[in-house]
Amino acid sequence: MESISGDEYELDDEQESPAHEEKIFVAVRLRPLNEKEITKNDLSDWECINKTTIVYKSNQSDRPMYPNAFTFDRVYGFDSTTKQLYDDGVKAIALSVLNGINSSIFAYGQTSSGKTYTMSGITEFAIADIYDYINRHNDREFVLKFSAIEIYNECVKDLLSSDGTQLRLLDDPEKGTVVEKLTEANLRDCNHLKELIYVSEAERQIGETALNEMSSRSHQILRLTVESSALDYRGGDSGRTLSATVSFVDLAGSERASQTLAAGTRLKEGCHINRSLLTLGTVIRKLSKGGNGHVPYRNSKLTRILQNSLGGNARTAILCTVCPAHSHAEQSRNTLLFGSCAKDVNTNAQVNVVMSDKALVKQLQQELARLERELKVSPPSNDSTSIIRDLEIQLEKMEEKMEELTEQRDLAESRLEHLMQVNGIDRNSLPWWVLLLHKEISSKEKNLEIYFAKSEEDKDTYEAVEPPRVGASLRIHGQESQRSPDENSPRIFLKEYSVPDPYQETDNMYQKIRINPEDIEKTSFTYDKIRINSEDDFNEDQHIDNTDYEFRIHPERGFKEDQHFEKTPFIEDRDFEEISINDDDVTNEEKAKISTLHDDVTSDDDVINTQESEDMNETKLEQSHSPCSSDSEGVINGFTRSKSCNEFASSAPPSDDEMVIESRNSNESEKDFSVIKQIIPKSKSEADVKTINLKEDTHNPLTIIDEKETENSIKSSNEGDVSDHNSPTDKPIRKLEDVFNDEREAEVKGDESGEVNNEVMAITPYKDWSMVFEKQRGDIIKLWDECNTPLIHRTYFFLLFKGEQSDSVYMEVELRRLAFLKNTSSLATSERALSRERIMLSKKLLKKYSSTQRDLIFRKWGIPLDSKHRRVQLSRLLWSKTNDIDHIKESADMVAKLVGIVELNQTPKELFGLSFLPTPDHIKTSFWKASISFT
Ligand SMILES: Nc1ncnc2c1ncn2[C@@H]1O[C@H](COP(=O)(O)OP(=O)(O)OP(=O)(O)O)[C@@H](O)[C@H]1O
Repeated sequence: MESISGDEYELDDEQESPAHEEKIFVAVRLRPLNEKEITKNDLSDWECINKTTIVYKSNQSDRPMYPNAFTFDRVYGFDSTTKQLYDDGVKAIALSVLNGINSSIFAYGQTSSGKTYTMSGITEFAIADIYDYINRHNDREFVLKFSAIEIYNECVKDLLSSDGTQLRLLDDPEKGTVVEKLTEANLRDCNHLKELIYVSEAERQIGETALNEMSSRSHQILRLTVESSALDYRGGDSGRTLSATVSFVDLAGSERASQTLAAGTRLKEGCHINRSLLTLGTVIRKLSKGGNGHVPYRNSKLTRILQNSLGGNARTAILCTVCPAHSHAEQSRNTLLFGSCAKDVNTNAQVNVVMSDKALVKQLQQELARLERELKVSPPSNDSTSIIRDLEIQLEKMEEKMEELTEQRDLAESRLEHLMQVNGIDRNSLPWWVLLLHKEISSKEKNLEIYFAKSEEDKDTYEAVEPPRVGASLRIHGQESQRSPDENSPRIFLKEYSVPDPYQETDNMYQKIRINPEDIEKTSFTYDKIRINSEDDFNEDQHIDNTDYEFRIHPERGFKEDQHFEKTPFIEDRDFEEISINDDDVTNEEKAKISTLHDDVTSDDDVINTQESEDMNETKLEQSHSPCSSDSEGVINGFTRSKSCNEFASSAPPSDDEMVIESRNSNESEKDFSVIKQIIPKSKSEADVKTINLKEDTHNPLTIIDEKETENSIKSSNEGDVSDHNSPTDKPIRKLEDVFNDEREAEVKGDESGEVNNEVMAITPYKDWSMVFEKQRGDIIKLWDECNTPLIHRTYFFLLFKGEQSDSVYMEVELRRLAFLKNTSSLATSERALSRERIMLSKKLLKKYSSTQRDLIFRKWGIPLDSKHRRVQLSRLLWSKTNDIDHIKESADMVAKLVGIVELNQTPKELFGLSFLPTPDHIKTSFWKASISFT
């Protein structure tokens, strides 16, 4: 910017640099005493002691707080000339306009302090210099436009127009505030401008009376816009146009309204004058403090129009004119205080470059030519096209795979949910990390995320449940940090955790610790322990007993157990996929696969999936002291639980009994068991006979034990508890028992005769079965709602059991199961489980269908299409509490569609991991087995 302060004002590259921050240039000028003042001996109190400081000479006993010395960029005494003032600093600023930089020169001071005197001189010099520059630079094109406005009583008037109409201010997104319909005169030459200035000055004086010695109360703004073509570094036309405006602002007298001693119209004038000036003062004061917060530019016309010149894209000079007379001392001081403030204001001037259309076209043509040249040098190869296509195909496949995996995960989560629900496990009392492990393993993510939410569920179902209460307390490297302890929140402690710099992240949904696997690898992370105490074990006073649960983190797989961690609860997808199947239905290859799979994850005796392994397990059971020991929990009606799952049931501390499936461990309780036998259809001659124990007063109503144990139980029940079984309350149980005992007899006979029993022979002698069926179905539906039975179960049940006589046993057991659940399960837990499942189903819907299909379904279900939470709304509609069979039918179809189970032949295969195509009977049995295993 400095380069333009001489006689030459050449454009250089440096000046085109981005916004240039600088302070407002402030100069003070003392006018000489006029005759009147001299006559009145109203002498000067001010003296310029050097080029930058002006001091007040008189005694200030009346105003001890006022400063008596003021420093500015420059100060000028009585004998100074306007030319001096112009040359010293104002010229450089004013002529910035030639370099495409906006500039503004203000005159501020009280009436008759010399504002107009100074500004007219400055304007003349500046215009003369501008023309001089233009005349010396014939190689550049210049266009000059001149405008003049007056702001009087907050009205804007065009001084170049004779009609005197008031002009409106408009907001232009690029230029800021502009004056509408303002006359812009094209200047012919310097003299033309002088003429215009004269005219505008004459206009301004119209209406002023000869008596009005106090000069004008209006603000005058003269503007000269210079558009110039910018040269390139070779001196040629660069195609750019520079456009900038220099404003010469002669403000109205700065005295206050009260001092005008006027009334009526004059007072109004005074108010307006001050409104503009007061706003100017406020704006300057705010800007001088850094401009933080609201700057009230829009409070007056003056500040709106001058917004750019005040702390904006302009270089600015303020010339403070001062009356030296003693009688004006206070006003003079106010002027100097205003100037002091203005000194601290920063502006951000920048070169305003406008690209002409012609230049733009030229530039684009050049760019096009360059690209064409490049293309000629290296044409795109066919290879790259085919690579892109391959990549796209790969991407598509990966997306499909991802979707598949996501669905698998959702399904597994849903089963876990189901498992917990039917076992009456409250999510809150369930160790939260079971869910975490499950998620971790099923998602196969390398990054470990430990959520400190109340439960994992909260995160995913945020639309349906309250945000989680974050109240976790965690300990890393032995340092504990407590965060808002909350009774209901899980307390989580990470101990002996040697991963370096695990970092915490917090957001309003949940807290988590993320562990970068790279960090784990770097430190040869080997099975560091993380011990977790469940909420119940937490005691604020004592320190934590952290011996309850442990699990480990494996650098590759995340969580993994090994022999040191036998107590580690460990749940994964496969735990729920496993299902006992007939040998005939499994190929050897498949068996080998399954066995490898299990070897990979658990120890040999953990999971018994095939018949051989089941046999092995039974051998073990025979050896155990109690047939009901925890080891025996792994086999449930041919369905197996992995060891981890069993341990999850058996290893919980006594205080956590509600979060595990209670094991039968007392002989006394066995006596209460009613025994139902179920025959699993087999194609081999050797039928696999299993028994189901019904126990009313445990959390686990249906527990499966081995055949040997069953016989004992049957014996025990027959011998010792006959009266119990005959009691009226036990009637349904008796009936079922009878049925099954009959079946057993029938089966034994069948075995003896070498026949294969492929059916569940549970035929109840109902006289009018269809009526009974309808009633039972109604009761079941009611109970489903009351127990918040998962939709998948309902759907399967509804679609599978349609009223055949052989369904009666299933109907009865379902009724009993639900009655039990109704009495024992926590409604809140079920509700959460349901809500989760609903969300899951709805997610599936959203994923599976095209948007048009979705819209059709939504419409059919009466869900507003534009609804933000339509997924949740949809899920609420499914299986809403109703006994209306038509509605249920529709819902069943809907749910079936949602989870992709329209084809029943395929569904159980998917759902239960069957590797064969089942017959309808298989489906029913499989479904039933799965239901019971969940129970
Ligand atoms: N530096 C100066 N040297 C000589 N005379 C001056 C000087 N400054 C101002 N004057 C004279 O003082 C009188 C008042 O000046 P001027 O009209 O410029 O004041 P003003 O601040 O513009 O007043 P108003 O606010 O009424 O417009 C004029 O007659 C002017 O010629």
